Amino acid sequence: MAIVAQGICVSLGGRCVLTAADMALQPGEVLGIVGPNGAGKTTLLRVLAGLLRPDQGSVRYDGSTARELGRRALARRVAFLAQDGAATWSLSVEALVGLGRLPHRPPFGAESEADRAAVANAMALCDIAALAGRTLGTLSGGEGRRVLLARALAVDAAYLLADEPLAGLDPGHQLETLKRLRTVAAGGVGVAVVLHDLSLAARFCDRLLLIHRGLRIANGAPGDVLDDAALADVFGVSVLRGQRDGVPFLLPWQPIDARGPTHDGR
Ligand SMILES: Nc1ncnc2c1ncn2[C@@H]1O[C@H](COP(=O)(O)OP(=O)(O)OP(=O)(O)O)[C@@H](O)[C@H]1O
Repeated sequence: MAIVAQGICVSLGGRCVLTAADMALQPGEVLGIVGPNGAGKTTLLRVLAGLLRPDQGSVRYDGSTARELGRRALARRVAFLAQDGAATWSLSVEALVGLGRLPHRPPFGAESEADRAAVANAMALCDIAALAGRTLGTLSGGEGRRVLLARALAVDAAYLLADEPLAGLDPGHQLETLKRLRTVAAGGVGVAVVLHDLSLAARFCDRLLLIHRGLRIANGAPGDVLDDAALADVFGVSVLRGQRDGVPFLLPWQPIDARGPTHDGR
């Protein structure tokens, strides 16, 4: 059981943006996908979600290809939280979260008890019950992100692919969201999440996949992947490291450019 991608190559606009990428997402784990802007993280996630067909390579979902599964079965198995969810929809929050149940319902079929329970659970988990009657367009950016996460969770999929779910969230809601993803993984879901905050990625992910210029640079335990050399080479930063209650953390500190760290120490 896993999503397994092998030899994925993708060209966009005549440029190769992913080269021979291999990866696997196991049930019950939180896999962090990290890398600089433009590295190919979103492209990889879209391939895994079956939204973008790679030029080369294969993706298997618990052994089956997307074609063998069919679109509806794939949509039930893999939930996708996009980076840029539409914010102008005039549906109520509750109805919008209910869209996550569409792959479970026959065309024009009524909502089942299981649908209602999944929507209620997802709304409770994302702490948005109080927003149920509002529309997405009237919510703050951070509230909207929580609603779209709830829609993805309402799918009750075996795998959740989340592209920058922390974007626009304040620190409290960032931590809450990562704790939610850990709760979801503890229930057996395989969670792949694109993150820019390396400190949070190291703290909350079981494993990290580091991508740079469309290439997989490293894959393993956060402490092994985020070593000083990789952070300097890939992100061009030096970091401060510390520990709290035995848990290591890191803080990006200085950009490193050809001239070395800035001279005034800031
Ligand atoms: N439709 C497209 N046409 C041409 N190039 C594209 C297209 N979509 C993405 N790209 C390019 O592919 C590369 C990878 O993009 P991708 O969105 O996967 O990066 P990312 O790692 O998610 O970046 P970010 O952290 O900035 O969101 C980038 O150089 C981007 O400009």
